[in-house]
Amino acid sequence: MSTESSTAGTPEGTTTTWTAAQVARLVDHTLLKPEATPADVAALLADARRLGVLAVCVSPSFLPLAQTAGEGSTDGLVVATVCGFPSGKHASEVKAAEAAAAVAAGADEVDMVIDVGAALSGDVDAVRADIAAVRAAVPAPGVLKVIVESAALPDDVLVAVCRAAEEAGADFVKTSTGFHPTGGASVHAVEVMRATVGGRLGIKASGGIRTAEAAVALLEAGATRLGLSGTAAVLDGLPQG
Ligand SMILES: O=C[C@H](O)COP(=O)(O)O
Repeated sequence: MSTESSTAGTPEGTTTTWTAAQVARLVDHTLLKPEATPADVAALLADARRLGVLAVCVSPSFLPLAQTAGEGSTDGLVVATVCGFPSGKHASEVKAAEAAAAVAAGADEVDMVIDVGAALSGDVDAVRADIAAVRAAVPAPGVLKVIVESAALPDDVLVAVCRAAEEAGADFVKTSTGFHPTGGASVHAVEVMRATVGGRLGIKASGGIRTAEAAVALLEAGATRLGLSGTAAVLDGLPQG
């Protein structure tokens, strides 16, 4: 990734200069565990403001967040939620209805999960149509991110679903739900995604990112957004400022 905040790849050396504040502005601070409570959401929002992140990502049942955590609780924060999460096996019309409800309840961004099995069986048309159905429910300026569960996909399928996401009008492709047994984000997957749609779509790395080193590696590989449930630990490992 070419960015002012990194000097990696320069003739002078390979030192990265990402600061905690710079990385925070690329973070969706995330709480998607099934056992989350409204008190956990209130704590997430307080942490988000303290850490200076861009966005929070919560389960759709917590929307509208003003009802869950109080008026003003999202001031200065982008609100993201998920759709068809985490399996992606919901019917397209159910995903679209869920996304429309999320937007009506104040979501600025919707992270939908594709049907991984459809992708693996080569039915890219079904994947594209599924994404397009949700896109129609999340009109601009709403932001649609497409979770492809990259660890479950061979490279050729990952490329095909990234292309399908672009053709269906998505704003981002996103590596992982964080709930799939094959694992989360990898540098390799982000590199493949960048090579396929980078510069036109955003690339969100998420799932299993626990350290500053892992986060920086993914940013250097081309991620333009990070989904983190362990945000404080990641930011604590970076130079402050
Ligand atoms: O979409 C974001 C992920 O669910 C976050 O995954 P994580 O809990 O492994 O950081």
